[in-house]
Amino acid sequence: MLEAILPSGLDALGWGPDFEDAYQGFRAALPAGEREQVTPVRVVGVQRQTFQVRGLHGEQEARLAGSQRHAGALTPAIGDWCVLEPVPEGAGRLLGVLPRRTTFARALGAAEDTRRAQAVRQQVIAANVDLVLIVTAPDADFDLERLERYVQAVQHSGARPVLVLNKADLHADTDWWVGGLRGLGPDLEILVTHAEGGEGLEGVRALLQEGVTLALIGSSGVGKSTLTNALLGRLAAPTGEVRESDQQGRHTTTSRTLYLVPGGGLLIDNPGLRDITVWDADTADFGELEALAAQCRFRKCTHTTEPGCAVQAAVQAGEVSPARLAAFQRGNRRGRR
Ligand SMILES: Nc1nc2c(ncn2[C@@H]2O[C@H](COP(=O)(O)OP(=O)(O)OP(=O)(O)O)[C@@H](O)[C@H]2O)c(=O)[nH]1
Ligand SMILES: [Zn+2]
Repeated sequence: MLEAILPSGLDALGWGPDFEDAYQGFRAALPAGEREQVTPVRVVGVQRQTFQVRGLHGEQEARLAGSQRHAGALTPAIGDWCVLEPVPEGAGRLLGVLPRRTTFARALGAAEDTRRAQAVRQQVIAANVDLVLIVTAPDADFDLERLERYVQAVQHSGARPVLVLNKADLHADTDWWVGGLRGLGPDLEILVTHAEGGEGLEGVRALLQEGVTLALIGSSGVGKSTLTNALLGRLAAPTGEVRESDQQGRHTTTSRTLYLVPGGGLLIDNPGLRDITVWDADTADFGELEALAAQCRFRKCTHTTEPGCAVQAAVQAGEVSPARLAAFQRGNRRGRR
């Protein structure tokens, strides 16, 4: 029997009709015995070999099923929805990752040219983030160019960016800074907060409806931890820290955790997401444009005025938006640096 009604317990974790459809499709393809066992879970913590997952039956540990350990299988990231096969008195088995709504990824290894870009391996930092607070402060951190890159990167991920001017208490009048932020886009929501004093947080809470997943980005010292702690109602730094090696093999301490926010919504607090310098959305996911570029007449086509340019043809045909092409070209220029 399929459950016709979405269980509200999953809705609070960010479940929705898109995941339900994908899940039912996945389930239908399983052997009958397994089909009755599986349940959807969300990844709330990632360690080296194990995942902390949460579903209708609370939180538990899980591992990738053997069938998922081949190259090409998706590796679950924080925020992912997975199909779990429970194991009595042990870590559950993750049978698959449901298609992502949004993706924050960083490329592992630089692309030498666009042709090879398809081969660039990606590391997904967070999945299914709905809303990203881009936090800045009216002090030396304030840099509209950098904020614009954040906005573009967030939009590229599929999530909605919201600008937050924190430390509003530093100036009697913040109009000048808010005016600057307004220039970043007419549709961008702007919130003004004084996180340390607990002021302006109701604007953030209003965005955090049931099931909405939030993340915060912005440079060091703007007040992301203070905001996070205020939202989560805690004083200390995040728990659930794990030691792991970074790309250079050094040991680093990171915590990757998805929290339920009291009052509604979810919050991903992930050091990898916080720091834009380690991820570059422009190289993350231009699969369809890279495939087109491979069909251009000239190998070094810049997709501007060359004859036989498959990318421009797709733009003319309305299949690719000029904004997306512009983002693709920014990424290419950076890649060729
Ligand atoms: N004046 C003022 N200071 C604040 C406010 N919010 C945070 N701070 C202070 O700013 C400093 C940095 O705050 P954090 O919350 O650690 O900043 P962060 O963005 O998390 O920094 P990283 O952890 O390095 O990424 C701390 O000393 C906070 O007490 C605010 O609204 N007003
Ligand atoms: Zn071209």
